[in-house]
Amino acid sequence: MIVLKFGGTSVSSKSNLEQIATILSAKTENFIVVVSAFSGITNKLEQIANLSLHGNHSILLEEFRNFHFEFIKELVSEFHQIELFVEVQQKCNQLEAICESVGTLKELSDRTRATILSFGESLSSIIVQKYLSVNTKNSIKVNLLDSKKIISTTTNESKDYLNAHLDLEKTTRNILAIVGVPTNDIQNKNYIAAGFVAHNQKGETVTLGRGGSDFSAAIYANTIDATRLEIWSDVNGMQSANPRKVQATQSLQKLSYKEAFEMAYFGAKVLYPPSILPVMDKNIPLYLKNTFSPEQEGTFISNENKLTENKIQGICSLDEIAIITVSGVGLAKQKGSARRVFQILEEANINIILITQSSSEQSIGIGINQSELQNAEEALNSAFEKEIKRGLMNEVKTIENQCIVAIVGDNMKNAIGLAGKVFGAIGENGINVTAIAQGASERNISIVINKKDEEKALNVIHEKFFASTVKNVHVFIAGIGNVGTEFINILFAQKQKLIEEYQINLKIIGVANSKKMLFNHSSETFEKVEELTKEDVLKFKQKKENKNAKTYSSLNEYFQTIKELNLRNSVFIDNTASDIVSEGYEFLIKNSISVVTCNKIACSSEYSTYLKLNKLAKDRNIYFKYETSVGAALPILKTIYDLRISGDKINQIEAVISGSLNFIFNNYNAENQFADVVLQAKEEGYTEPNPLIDLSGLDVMRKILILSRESGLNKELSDITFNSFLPDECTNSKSVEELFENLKKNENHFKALYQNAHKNGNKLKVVAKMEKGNLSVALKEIPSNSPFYNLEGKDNVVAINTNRYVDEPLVIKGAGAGAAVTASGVFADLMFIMNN
Ligand SMILES: Nc1ncnc2c1ncn2[C@@H]1O[C@H](COP(=O)(O)OP(=O)(O)O)[C@@H](O)[C@H]1O
Ligand SMILES: N[C@@H](CC(=O)OP(=O)(O)O)C(=O)O
Repeated sequence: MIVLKFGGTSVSSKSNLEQIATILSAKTENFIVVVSAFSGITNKLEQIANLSLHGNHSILLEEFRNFHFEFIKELVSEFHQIELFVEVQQKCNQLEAICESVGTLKELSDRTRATILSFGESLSSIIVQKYLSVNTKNSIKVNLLDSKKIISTTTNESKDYLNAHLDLEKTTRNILAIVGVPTNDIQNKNYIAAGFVAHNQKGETVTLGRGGSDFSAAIYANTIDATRLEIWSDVNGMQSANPRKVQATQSLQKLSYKEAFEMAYFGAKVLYPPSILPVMDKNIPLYLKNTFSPEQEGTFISNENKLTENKIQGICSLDEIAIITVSGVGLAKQKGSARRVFQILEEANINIILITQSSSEQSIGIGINQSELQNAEEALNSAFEKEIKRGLMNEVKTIENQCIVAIVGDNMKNAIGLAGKVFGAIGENGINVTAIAQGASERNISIVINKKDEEKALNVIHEKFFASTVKNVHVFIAGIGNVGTEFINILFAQKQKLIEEYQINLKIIGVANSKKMLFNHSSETFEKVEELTKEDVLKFKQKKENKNAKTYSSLNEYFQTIKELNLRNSVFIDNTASDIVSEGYEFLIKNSISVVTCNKIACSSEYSTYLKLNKLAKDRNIYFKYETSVGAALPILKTIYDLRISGDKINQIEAVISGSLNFIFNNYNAENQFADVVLQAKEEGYTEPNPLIDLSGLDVMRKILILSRESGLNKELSDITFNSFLPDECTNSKSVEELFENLKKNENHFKALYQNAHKNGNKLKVVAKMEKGNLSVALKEIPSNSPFYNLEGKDNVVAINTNRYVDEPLVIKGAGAGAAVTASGVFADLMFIMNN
């Protein structure tokens, strides 16, 4: 004989019941089918009970009655409806009478509550029994077992009505008296039973705890020595994590009883934890199956362990947790104090979920349900009153709004580095750990964190351990000008390939320009934010109407929103040249959001800022990447890093590192106008938005400063020797328009510069130099024998002399400006972060 249990989600519509009838009719063994109340009904009964205290239950009770009436009408013909209507009406009358007396007495005991809750299963079992026997497709005769009378519990204390303790011996006698010793010979000896409900020694109605129908089914399976227990719900068995909280979970094909217990205990709602013991006791195979996809394998649970190679089977979580800490020297000195703590909590009927204790025993951290916090606190403080007064113990400390994330797997034992990987993953995402506990079995590592980080933690850990899981990366962009648009083009062009080949899904979550920010959110509160499409971003760039495009009062609003969204693997991309944007890096990095930038300002401001940002990122195990701040996508900073990390020393750098100035001086021939060439460079995206930044030498100075800092020097902009090649009038231009006017006015100055160089057979280049610890930038005449002479177009060249590269420098050369190459470098930095 086998036992099957169908949960609330499985029994709640006609098509679902048809599906159940098909599943049952395919069974070749006799069975007991256990059913839960229809979906949501037990919650409704909880509400009815609460409202009855104030006499306000009538509307919900009416809804309860109507729901069952309507469902019956849908399920069976008029002929069979009458009988069921009478049942429902009678039960509703009883329920009403109970509620009325609760209202009159203004007292709602657990005893009464248990009786109220039991009505859901009482009705569903009768209705499903009828449906199974009269439906025309797969008519199945099932005899009703009265679980309230059959399942006995030892409940005798008032507190046990809602979570009664099983009396297995008595229950076995009760069931065998009805079912007899089961054999497969007796055809059509099939049964249906209500889950969740039972009776106590006084014959009163009790329940087996929320989710307790699974337990009822396991009890039936144990008592009749079932050949298997099948628990049917709306998922393909136990998943690697809660599918409502984690994306792309995987079905776990096999679990040991112990693993299944740990997962259930730590929140995998698909299985009620006490259900494991009755089947484990008799080694009855347990299957978790999906009513809506019966062909799927689901999960097989047995006593074998190490069923898979996976070190981790799943990741679960329990929310609404509080941590209570008992501490003081008395705890270490006095024998049995720890035991006393647990005893006090037990006497206060508080369920301890997790314990952490330091080896000194001076403090014990206990995880409990938040709803029990006040009771626990009062019980401990009053029990230890004397010790607290004498200074032997401290008042208990509490931390609310926590959750427990548990990583479960039999094979975790001896798996080196596993805990490190878990803590690395959550640490990189800025999730603070309140407490840690590891069971002696090493089947479980439990981490207590703030409840607000629950989903983030579950997802990052899941992505870390389940290789085929696509890792979501949440990208926030500032700037959608030339570089920004190219970046978006690259990202969307590569998106699918990255998902398929690298299991990385780059999602643009936010974009901001100098006035507005855009997130794809459906509610005002930003509670649910979806990724932005390419179309969304491009429309935003074109300033087209979008209700979600919000004018911000300051860019801090954008940064704050990024922080509050609290998404895992968040990366901020700065594609601007704005100081306002770079001022936000510190805030972002402090909140564990990696930053990728082509903006030079932060790294070329005070040395202390440069150092601080790098250190903050390092301390948080996240990234601050700015390769494109010098030479666009050329691997210059990376090369300097590689040289230094391998023990080399950078002695000298000579570089032409302004793609824009190189373009300008390569294209200016004194026959054309200097101002026109600058304009062309601007239009082709080689200059900064304000070309004065390039022409004034500031851009080159910033770059050589960054190179010097990366080489290990502690320099400031003011340390750089620079002879401007611009007339003062141009340097003092107040706007881009004025600059162009002044460039035109001073054409003769530029002509003279060019002609002098040309006369000597030289070319003009702005050269930056780091030599003997000094930095300089100057417009130089470059003779034809110099390696810099043939530097074409907007190319950059950087020549590095080191202890190893003495006679001939290491030379890096290539396009050093332009939106496309810069955006590709920014993208490469983003990928570097993802791959690390
Ligand atoms: N690790 C997990 N694996 C599968 N389901 C889970 C897990 N964690 C939480 N769940 C939730 O458990 C639900 C099934 O349990 P439940 O709602 O009690 O079903 P039923 O009403 O059929 O008993 C699933 O819909 C799923 O959202
Ligand atoms: N109806 C009860 C018992 C139960 O187990 O339900 P379900 O199988 O739908 O989780 C509850 O909601 O707690």
